Amino acid sequence: MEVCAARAPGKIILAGEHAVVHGSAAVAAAIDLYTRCSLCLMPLADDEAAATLELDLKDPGLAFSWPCGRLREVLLTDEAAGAREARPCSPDRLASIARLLEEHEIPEAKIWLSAGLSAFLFLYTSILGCRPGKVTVSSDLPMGSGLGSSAAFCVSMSGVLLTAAGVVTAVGGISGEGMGWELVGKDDLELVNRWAFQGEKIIHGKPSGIDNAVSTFGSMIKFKKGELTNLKSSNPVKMLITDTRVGRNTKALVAGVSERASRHSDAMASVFNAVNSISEEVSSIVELAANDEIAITSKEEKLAELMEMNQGLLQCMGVSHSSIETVLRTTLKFNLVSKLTGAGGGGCVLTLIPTMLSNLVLEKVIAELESHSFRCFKVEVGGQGLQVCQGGCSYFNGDVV
Ligand SMILES: Nc1ncnc2c1ncn2[C@@H]1O[C@H](COP(=O)(O)OP(=O)(O)O)[C@@H](O)[C@H]1O
Ligand SMILES: C[C@@](O)(CCOP(=O)(O)O)CC(=O)O
Ligand SMILES: [Mg+2]
Repeated sequence: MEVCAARAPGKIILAGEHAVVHGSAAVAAAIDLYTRCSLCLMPLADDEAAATLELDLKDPGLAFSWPCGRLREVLLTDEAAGAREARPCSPDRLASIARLLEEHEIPEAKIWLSAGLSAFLFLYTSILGCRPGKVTVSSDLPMGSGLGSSAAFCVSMSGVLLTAAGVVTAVGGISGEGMGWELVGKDDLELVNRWAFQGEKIIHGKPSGIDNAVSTFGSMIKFKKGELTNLKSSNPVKMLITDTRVGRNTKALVAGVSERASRHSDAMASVFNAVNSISEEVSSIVELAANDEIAITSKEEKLAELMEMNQGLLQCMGVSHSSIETVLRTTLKFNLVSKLTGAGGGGCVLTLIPTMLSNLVLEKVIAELESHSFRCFKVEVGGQGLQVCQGGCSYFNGDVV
């Protein structure tokens, strides 16, 4: 029995969501909330008929199992066609995967999981073929809330599968972490990112690629048309995240913005252009601050103003929501600026926390937000991306410990 694991972080988008799908720049950063995937690869069984692929999703509390023979029969594939090159999922293959999912009873209330399950079956069978194994997934991230759970799912899944395939290797431990998590080299990260993007396409329809990129590479990045720039920041910005707990689906919101863009192409092109300028300004402020060329309070004032402008433009795109407006009004009472993060339509909101804000006031803000049944997270911004645990990781009851 061969065990390996991977973990990948969620993200916040400081500026540029949605517009980034249409070619504008955006700025995003990894956060210290992770999705973990472990894989226990079973030896090729003597009893062929008994061989299964199992998936245990801890967060929705659902487990799935497919006989390997059935996978081979429906997907018309056995061996993986080569993990070293990421391939898109063809419409025929997606239709075959949908047939495999129909054979499972997914509760109606959790039907939104189908997209994640399709991405899983595509990534597993493309990278490892129809080999028997057990994959377990657990996450700190709320699902469908704008913190990039879909990308963290695809990155950690691609990471663990490519590690098991022997294509990705760990390069060394992380100091101060006793869990056996190791970093991955740049070329291997590039490959994981390309596979994860193919998974995100199944979940999002038309992703920009920013979420999988920041989850893979970590840190704070500027992203434009697939090009990634690492932003060096000596004083990471402090953000409070509020989850409105209003569920929504990124694929539908992205499609809604595209439809508005096709109805009002000139007006929306100007909106996307304005967002591009905001993201460019946000990224240069972050970098100037890293070189100490700007006082911290001036940096925070500028960022706050740009966040406020970006929120206004997201309203123009039609992706705000009454719950988001409640967070904006609540934090404004404390002179704090907020904007939605991710696809909007509910989900999470970012509030910039100035360095000078006392803990007492911050606790009051949180208490007032939580009185609306929202949930607040204090997160570290700009940390590591994908990490893997290759052999030597302890495996207990489906969890890597
Ligand atoms: N831990 C997980 N277990 C199972 N599916 C997941 C997990 N994390 C994400 N997903 C998949 O990703 C979808 C949410 O993606 P999305 O709508 O893009 O929201 P976000 O990426 O902001 O969380 C879920 O509906 C599910 O299909
Ligand atoms: C709206 C978008 O810019 C970000 C979506 O992020 P999330 O899935 O809501 O975490 C879409 C994308 O860039 O692919
Ligand atoms: Mg997503």
